[in-house]
Amino acid sequence: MTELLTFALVGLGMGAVYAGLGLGLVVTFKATGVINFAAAAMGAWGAYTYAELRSTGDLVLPVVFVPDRVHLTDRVAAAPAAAIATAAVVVLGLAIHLLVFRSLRGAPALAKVVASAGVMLAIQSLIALRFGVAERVAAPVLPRRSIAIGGIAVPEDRLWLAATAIGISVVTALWFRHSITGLAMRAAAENELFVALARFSAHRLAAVAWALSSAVVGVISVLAAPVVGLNAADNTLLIVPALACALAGRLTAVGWTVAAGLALGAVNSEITYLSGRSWWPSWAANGAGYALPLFGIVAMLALLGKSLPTREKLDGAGLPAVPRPRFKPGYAALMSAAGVVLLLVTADRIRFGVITSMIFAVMALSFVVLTGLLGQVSFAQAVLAGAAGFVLSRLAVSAGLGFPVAPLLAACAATGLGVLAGIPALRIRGAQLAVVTLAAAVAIEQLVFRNAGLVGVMNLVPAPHLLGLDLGVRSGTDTARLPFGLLCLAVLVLAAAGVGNLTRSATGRRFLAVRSNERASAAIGIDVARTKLLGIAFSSFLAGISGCLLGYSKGSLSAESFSTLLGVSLLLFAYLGGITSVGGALVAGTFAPLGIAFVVADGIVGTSSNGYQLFAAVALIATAVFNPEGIAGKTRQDLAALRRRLRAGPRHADTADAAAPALTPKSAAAAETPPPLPVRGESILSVEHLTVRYAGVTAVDDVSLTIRSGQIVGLIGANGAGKTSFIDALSGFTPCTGGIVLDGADLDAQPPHRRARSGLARTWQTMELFSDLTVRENLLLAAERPTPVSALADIVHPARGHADRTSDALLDLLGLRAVADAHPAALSLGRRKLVNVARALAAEPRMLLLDEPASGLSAADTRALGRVLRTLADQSIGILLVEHDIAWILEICDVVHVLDFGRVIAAGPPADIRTDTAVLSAYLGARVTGDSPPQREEHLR
Ligand SMILES: Nc1ncnc2c1ncn2[C@@H]1O[C@H](COP(=O)(O)OP(=O)(O)OP(=O)(O)O)[C@@H](O)[C@H]1O
Repeated sequence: MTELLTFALVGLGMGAVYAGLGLGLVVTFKATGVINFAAAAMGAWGAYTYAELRSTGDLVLPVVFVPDRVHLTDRVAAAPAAAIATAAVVVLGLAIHLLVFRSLRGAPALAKVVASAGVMLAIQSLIALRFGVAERVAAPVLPRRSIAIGGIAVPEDRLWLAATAIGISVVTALWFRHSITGLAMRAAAENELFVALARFSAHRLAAVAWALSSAVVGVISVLAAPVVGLNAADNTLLIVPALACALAGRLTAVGWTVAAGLALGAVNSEITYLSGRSWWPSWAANGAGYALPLFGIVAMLALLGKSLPTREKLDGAGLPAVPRPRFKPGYAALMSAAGVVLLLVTADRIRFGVITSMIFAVMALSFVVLTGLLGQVSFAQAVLAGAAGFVLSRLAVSAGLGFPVAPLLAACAATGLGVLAGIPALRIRGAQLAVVTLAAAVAIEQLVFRNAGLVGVMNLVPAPHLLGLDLGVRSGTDTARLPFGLLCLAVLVLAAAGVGNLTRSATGRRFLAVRSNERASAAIGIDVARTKLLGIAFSSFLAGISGCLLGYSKGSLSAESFSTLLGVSLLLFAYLGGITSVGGALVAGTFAPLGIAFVVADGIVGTSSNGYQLFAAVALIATAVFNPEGIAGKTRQDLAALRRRLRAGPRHADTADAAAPALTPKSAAAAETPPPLPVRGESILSVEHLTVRYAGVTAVDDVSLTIRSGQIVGLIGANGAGKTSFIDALSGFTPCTGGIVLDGADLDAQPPHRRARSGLARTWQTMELFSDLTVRENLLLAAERPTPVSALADIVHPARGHADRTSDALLDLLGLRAVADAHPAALSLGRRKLVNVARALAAEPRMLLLDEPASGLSAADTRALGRVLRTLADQSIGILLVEHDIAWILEICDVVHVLDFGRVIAAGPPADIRTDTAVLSAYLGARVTGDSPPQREEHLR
């Protein structure tokens, strides 16, 4: 018991570090919305600066070429050294704000995550360059005597550290709550405009937040340097437990963050103690402490996360557009031939660089699928590659399996692992997903890859042989044999062709739809969870394949082959190259660690891997700030601009809207030609006692109605009456009580995508079109019904079919043919409304729920839309129409329901509604219009 208590108290030292770093994260996030992945690296810079001041009296500067250190005095005492080191961290934090995040204020989440991870790698490389890679010890700052507490001897510095963390948290919490700047900072994170109106400069507030968080991080890192030790990579990865603590405080609560930090430190220390016991499982002897933050983070985020984002949280990943050019066999043959020539004309180190680039290009393709197409951020792809590598070694050495069975099985194992790990991550999005995958990478690296009991010490990967042919990478003095190079090239060509096909296919469109808007995807019948898992499976397979090739290229594997920081840098390189395109993956491979660009740079200027990583990290930050489409994207844009100039005939999608005819009576009339014989009058949708409650508000109150085939049913009511909530409840986007039956089937327990597939289609008041896809593709998505088999076939050959015909017919019906290839953003509001309707129709629904489809349409277009809706209803579907244009509703609907504060106050044919006194007084009551009853009746005509 005494020992348990001793270890818990000793653990408070590390706990204070987690708490202090977590606090720094909270302060930056609260004020700027940035998750600062570089916080621990910044702290490490402070700790190294302190150690150097104490040992040599030199102040090391974070610059590379100019004088890199200033000699202050021969011996700097503890207090001034700690103060100077903390100030250095503050300066670093301000520089990061000014140079990076100030420009990224309005940028999408992914750009901020990537930039923040780039800063983390840049500082880590800078530390290695400036201070060396050897582990160091820092001279003590705090007293290190042991003091006795209730008979337990505890090092005094641990208690001081815990007290410092608690003290800082109290001051910070008070400052946020009571100071004007603190209040303004919290407000700025939510709405910069209001804060600007209150005459606060958002920039200055952000700068204060960065200075404050850097000071917190600096103080705790410097004070704890002798306890933590100095190792650039390990110190940088302290960000993971710090993130776990910050998430325990939901990135905003100072007190919870510090409490979680101290608790985590104590528990980790207990684990260290207990893992020495005989009963502790040997496989968990190392790294169990690293798994703890991961479990905490995943559990917390999965519990708090939602399977679909809410109405208010609709920001997409903000990724650049995905180019989806036609497959050009000539271009593919040329690129493959260039690869062969490159392998033929190079040898040894240079050829090995080319081969490494090819392997990392396959890895970058896995990012193109996962992040570029699907919008999911992951720092754990290197871990999947590693898993495949280690499995390959086992399969080849222990099971004696050969090529290509062993690598294919190993890649399948990585796929299984990726999908398994992806399941809890389904409810986690954006920057939080980056946090989880980083934590997972650290946990798996420590718990599995560094665990000799699990993966062995020497993981040999024997050379691949096929039909008696040696495809191995080396033989004798030849360290980069041509056959292995050709093997890697063949794999890269197949992978690139597969990913290229995917981008053009129905499956690729689904990925893009999920990336663009998960709610709208579910509303057209896309199973968002399954689509994400499919994308995770594809990308994990590619990561696994690249891991196997890496294994073959190295001959034996260790944990260092697939470190977490390598995983981070691979995502950054993929982003740098261009994360949304196959071309980007090739560029990423070219610049990847130990790839051809590195080998060439090394040959010319003799760069170190840390110097190269620093250079790459800086290039990446510049990419995130200035050119989010990456090198490939920028090159593509420049080439396209050049081609346009040469042809001298600029044609932009945004001109399409102006050129397009409006929804003319003619096009609507065309749709009126012979409707198929309807089965009229049977009930399609039956709603019983439907009630929707939000916290404190009953938005829909005990509503029952029936909609029959051939009927257009109107739903009207003042703003906030509950109309959208009613549609949200019917389509499964908001929880409700009551019964919903569609075509005799109970929908109550069905998720949104199943309701859509059962024949319930909806439009959105806010439209929620897929901005990354063209108008035609928006429609195609809703019309397509892919299966797992067709998803696999899409990799080989993207098919066309029934969906194209349905979409074309709808484009004609709604007069959208001229804008079919434009993106929604290039269209007028009215036309986007029509696309919204067309997309709902593309699913060939039995029941159509339309939320304000006519707002933004001209009077003529509104009338024409009415005729289209009548035609559709006549084809035996049911339509529920929510609109504020009452005259129009009364003109085209068969039955109208009127909502007031969530309750139906009148229902019946338009003629009855026009004269209903309850409607007249509640809907157009004197309190609103001041009209006399006859005048109010006039409003309804
Ligand atoms: N997610 C939510 N959380 C809490 N209250 C909500 C939420 N969504 C809607 N409400 C409230 O429920 C009520 C009904 O809102 P709803 O948007 O359904 O009305 P509406 O009739 O569609 O309004 P409008 O015509 O302006 O679109 C309003 O009081 C609204 O503030």
